[in-house]
Amino acid sequence: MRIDRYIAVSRVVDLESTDFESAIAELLEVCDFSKEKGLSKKRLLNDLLDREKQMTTYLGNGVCLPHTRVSMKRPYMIAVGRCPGGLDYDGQAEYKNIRYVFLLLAAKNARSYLYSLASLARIFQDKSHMERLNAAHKLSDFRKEVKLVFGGEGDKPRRRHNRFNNLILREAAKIAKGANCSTVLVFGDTFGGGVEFGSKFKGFKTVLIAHGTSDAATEREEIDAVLPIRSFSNERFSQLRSAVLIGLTRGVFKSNDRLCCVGGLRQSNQFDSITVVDIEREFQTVFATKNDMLPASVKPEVIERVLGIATELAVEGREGHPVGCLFTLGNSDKISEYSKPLILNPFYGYKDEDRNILNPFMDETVKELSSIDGAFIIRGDGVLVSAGSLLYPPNYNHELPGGLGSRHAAAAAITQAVDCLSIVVSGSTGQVTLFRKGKMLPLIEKALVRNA
Ligand SMILES: Nc1ncnc2c1ncn2[C@@H]1O[C@H](COP(=O)(O)OP(=O)(O)OP(=O)(O)O)[C@@H](O)[C@H]1O
Repeated sequence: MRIDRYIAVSRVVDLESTDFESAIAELLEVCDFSKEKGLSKKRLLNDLLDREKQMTTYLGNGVCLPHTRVSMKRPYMIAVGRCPGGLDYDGQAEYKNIRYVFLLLAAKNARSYLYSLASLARIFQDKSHMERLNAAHKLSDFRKEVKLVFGGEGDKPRRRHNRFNNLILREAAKIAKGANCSTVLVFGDTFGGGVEFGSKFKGFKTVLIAHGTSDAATEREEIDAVLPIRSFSNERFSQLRSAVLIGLTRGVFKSNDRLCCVGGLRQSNQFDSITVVDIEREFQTVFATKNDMLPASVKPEVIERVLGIATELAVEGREGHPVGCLFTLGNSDKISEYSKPLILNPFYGYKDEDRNILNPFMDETVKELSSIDGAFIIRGDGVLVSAGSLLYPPNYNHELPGGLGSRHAAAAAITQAVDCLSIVVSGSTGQVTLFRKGKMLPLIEKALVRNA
């Protein structure tokens, strides 16, 4: 979804308000609802403040993203305010860190609402994008930068490649041809300002893996697909595995594809490696096709999201301590037959949209709940059904490597009993493992994570 199309320059302003409530009122003031019938700005303000009371919309990195649904004809409207001195709200310290308020209004029938929230959040999580916004002092420059960053211009390189990068790209094209690869996979995060490879990979499917890429990047001619992976372990092969898994679930790759992957350290501006991956050999057959990998009810973006949260939990832990957790994805009704609650369900009673794992504001809640015993049960469309559930699938006869205990055994067994996926973060090693049909696929290897 091209979110930048809904950002009008006239709605990008410098806020005069110093408190959150007045800041939102000021942003609503620049929104023109003259063509919308019966829309009351006062009611909208109250809706937005009610939501804020339930859960903060502060996303970190100085960005606040208040959002709500509105009865309006246009699908989205976005207003942006700068407030370099932060905002006061209810004495809460974190609001003092707010530098930008992005107000997102979505029509009641806008079906991609959660994706829009997620794509905005993805841009804000990328420090290089935030640096660009921070560097624009004059309002006119800031307006330009906002349009550029959200319009995908932020993904274009600001400096030309050096000779070594060009050499690697040329060699990658040769290797891809010689090794009969169908696809070239480029780690775009190697470059702070985006990556350019012109026509070097003509004749191959070209896929960009990038962390904070705007959806507009997909419209670049030389790129066939973008895998917007939100977080990685620092270990190269783990990154690659996660990327290939996501490409498979999205149908970007096929099981018989051979990939030529070009990578480098994140933000190093230097490519340094070329790896050829034979999907069938790297992934066991059970994981190698989209249909095998993906239970019918599970959306690829839900796996991506859970994988992102699992990776962050594995790498960062929680408040300095390692945490382990177990997520099941898909067929939640059937899974509920093999589970029982260990605690009162924390998601009970919330609207589906507010407890959907695709909603970026769910991240903190899920991470906070990861330290309790039991599993998260997630519907295929991303709705969090429960946390703290004990799984008791019928058959525990799995051959798992030594050291893996009851959490991993339950994760393996549930995927054999029910058409679902499970993802485990090991509390003791930090390994992230995906289970499907009783088989396991380590995505982030142990020890490497804890050293990262
Ligand atoms: N059947 C189950 N359903 C849900 N959660 C479970 C189940 N069995 C164990 N767990 C969770 O896993 C936690 C760790 O259990 P255990 O150490 O036996 O597993 P493990 O596979 O070795 O995992 P880790 O590598 O995280 O230690 C338990 O405290 C519990 O929260």
